[in-house]
Amino acid sequence: MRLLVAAATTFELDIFTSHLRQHFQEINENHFCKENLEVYICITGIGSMQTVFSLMEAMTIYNPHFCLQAGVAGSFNHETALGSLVIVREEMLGDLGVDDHGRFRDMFEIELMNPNEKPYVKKKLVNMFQDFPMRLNLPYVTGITVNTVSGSNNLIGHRSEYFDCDVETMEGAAFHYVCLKKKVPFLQVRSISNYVEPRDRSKWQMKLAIENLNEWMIANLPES
Ligand SMILES: O=C(O)c1cccc(C(=O)CC[C@H]2O[C@@H](n3cnc4c(=O)[nH]cnc43)[C@H](O)[C@@H]2O)c1
Repeated sequence: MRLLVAAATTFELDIFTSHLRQHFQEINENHFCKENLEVYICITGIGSMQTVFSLMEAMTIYNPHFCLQAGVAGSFNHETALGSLVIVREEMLGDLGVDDHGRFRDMFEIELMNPNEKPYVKKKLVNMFQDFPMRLNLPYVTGITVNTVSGSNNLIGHRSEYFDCDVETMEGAAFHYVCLKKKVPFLQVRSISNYVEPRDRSKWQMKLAIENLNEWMIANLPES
């Protein structure tokens, strides 16, 4: 199996990459091999634009059977523990729209996009693949992807209500879009590093989130 692992930053995959270096044959710094399993690391950069470009390039070179996006995320729900992991099953673009006299309206609401035009289903980019090579032992959530992280109570309340979403990232929808368009099975796994709240980095649990994410990835690597 050819597995493509995408993350926004190298930092998010450090432990996993060290594991590959120790236990796999290193073909080059982004390509590891063990028996019938080939793992390719794709560091996309932060944000949708860079994610689409990097993924398209990596997919063209490696032609993966399966893509995993791994990273950290903010949670709207304060009952979700920091450092816990989720599978983002559905994605929406959280800031693609118009500001209509102070009211955000997305492209579907103003009828510039069709909510069911492939790969969208009822406005969402939904992961509907069934045969995953990894155990899906995590809760499923709905994500929004933004260019500007939500950082004021008004915007947080508005986005959470408008999209009825659980988590926020800066790349998830781009990943879903590319994989759906290319018809490559995929999974987006996120570890909650922070709550979506007015910015206060001292409350973040980035180290814990990354450790838990990498531990899960190592434990759930496909056999072949
Ligand atoms: O310094 C900040 O205010 C700040 C805000 C959000 C994210 C960062 C990062 O350094 C990580 C960027 C990375 O993490 C994902 N992420 C994590 N939490 C959130 C969030 O609350 N909203 C959106 N994205 C988040 C994101 O996918 C980026 O790849 C710093």
